[in-house]
Amino acid sequence: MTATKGLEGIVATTSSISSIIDGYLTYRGINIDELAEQATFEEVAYLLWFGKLPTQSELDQLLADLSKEAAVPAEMISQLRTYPKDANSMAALRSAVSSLALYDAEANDMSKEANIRKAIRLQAQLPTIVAAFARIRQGLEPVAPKQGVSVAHNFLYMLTGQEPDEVAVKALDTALVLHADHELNASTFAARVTVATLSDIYSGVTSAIGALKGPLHGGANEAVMAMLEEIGSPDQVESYISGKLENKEKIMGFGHRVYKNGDPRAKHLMKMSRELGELTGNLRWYDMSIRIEELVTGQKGLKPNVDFYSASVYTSLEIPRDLFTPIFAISRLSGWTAHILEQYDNNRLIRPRAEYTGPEKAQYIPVSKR
Ligand SMILES: CC(=O)SCCNC(=O)CCNC(=O)[C@H](O)C(C)(C)COP(=O)(O)OP(=O)(O)OC[C@H]1O[C@@H](n2cnc3c(N)ncnc32)[C@H](O)[C@@H]1OP(=O)(O)O
Ligand SMILES: O=C([O-])CC(=O)C(=O)O
Repeated sequence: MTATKGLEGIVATTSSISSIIDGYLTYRGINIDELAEQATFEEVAYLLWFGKLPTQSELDQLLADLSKEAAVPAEMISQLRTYPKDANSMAALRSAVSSLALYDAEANDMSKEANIRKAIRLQAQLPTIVAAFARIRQGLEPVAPKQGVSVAHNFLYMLTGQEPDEVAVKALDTALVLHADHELNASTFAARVTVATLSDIYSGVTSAIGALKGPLHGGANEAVMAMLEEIGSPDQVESYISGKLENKEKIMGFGHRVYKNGDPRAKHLMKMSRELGELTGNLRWYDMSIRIEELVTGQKGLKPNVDFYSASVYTSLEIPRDLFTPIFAISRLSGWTAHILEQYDNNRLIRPRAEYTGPEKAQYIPVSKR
């Protein structure tokens, strides 16, 4: 038995949800470029869950269900008030989602119908939790979800307490479309491993949030913004990046296990970063990002991934840095739950082997003789 480090190149499951073939990403066979330009996040969530685009009435029903389910139990808000104000927002989200199961009467109902209802409920409630925690830690009261608006609209509304402008809603909606699913990435795999024991959907999503939090995965978007802030201005980019590369340090937001010729999502986020920068009259983050890309691609051949330009997009939308990864989770919840449903439909315990590298034939020595 020989291990493959990081399971690179290992095909661990079949899936009909999303594909990455020759650098092209599709959700249920539809190219991400088409979806980014034309679809709403709710259409994409429906597509991931049900395998087809919704009709107008199916979409209306989903929007109504998401509105109906968006409020979280009062116990959840009380619990969020007890979290330390400086808690990491992904740690807070991970704890909150785990706790949500305690207040869901269907939490342990493993029927397909109940699991679909829970996927929709979680999709509706995640933005409410992220926004409520963001406000509570600032000493503000949570804002109740608004009925009849999109996930992107509702999130910005609950975060600020004000009606968001249309440009911001559209930009966030497109970002949610771009992050919704990505084949067998680490957090989705974690979710599938968890539910393959026939554990419940909340356990799967809690595992996934934990995996997404790390800076080699979803946490990279916050690390990118931290880097941009540390660099400070476009004229400092060259010395900073050259220094990092000489020291063999990683540049966050670059590289990818599967894409070697570039992440097809990055160009959409780059365009959004420029447009939002122009609109807000602040192109500093975009200009710095472009210069970083020139240097990292020029010197290392590495291309930006989905996390790189999302950092400047979210900053232009005035979203605090430590909500970037929770926003990724809000979007990816649709993909995680689609994969969880697919896993349940054709389940087998996921249990690979390890190549043993420890000592052979060691003997037990009683504690008195050690
Ligand atoms: C939504 C997402 O999860 S997208 C990914 C988000 N993560 C990041 O942006 C973090 C920075 N990027 C990375 O750490 C990696 O590129 C990963 C984790 C995304 C992919 O990792 P792997 O496929 O395991 O590649 P690995 O880390 O082995 O890198 C291969 C080589 O490229 C180098 N490399 C990879 N990414 C980078 C980077 N961002 N900056 C500098 N060098 C890099 C490595 O140092 C390594 O060099 P070596 O062969 O000389 O040792
Ligand atoms: O697929 C991966 O390894 C990481 C990624 O880009 C994602 O999850 O969107």
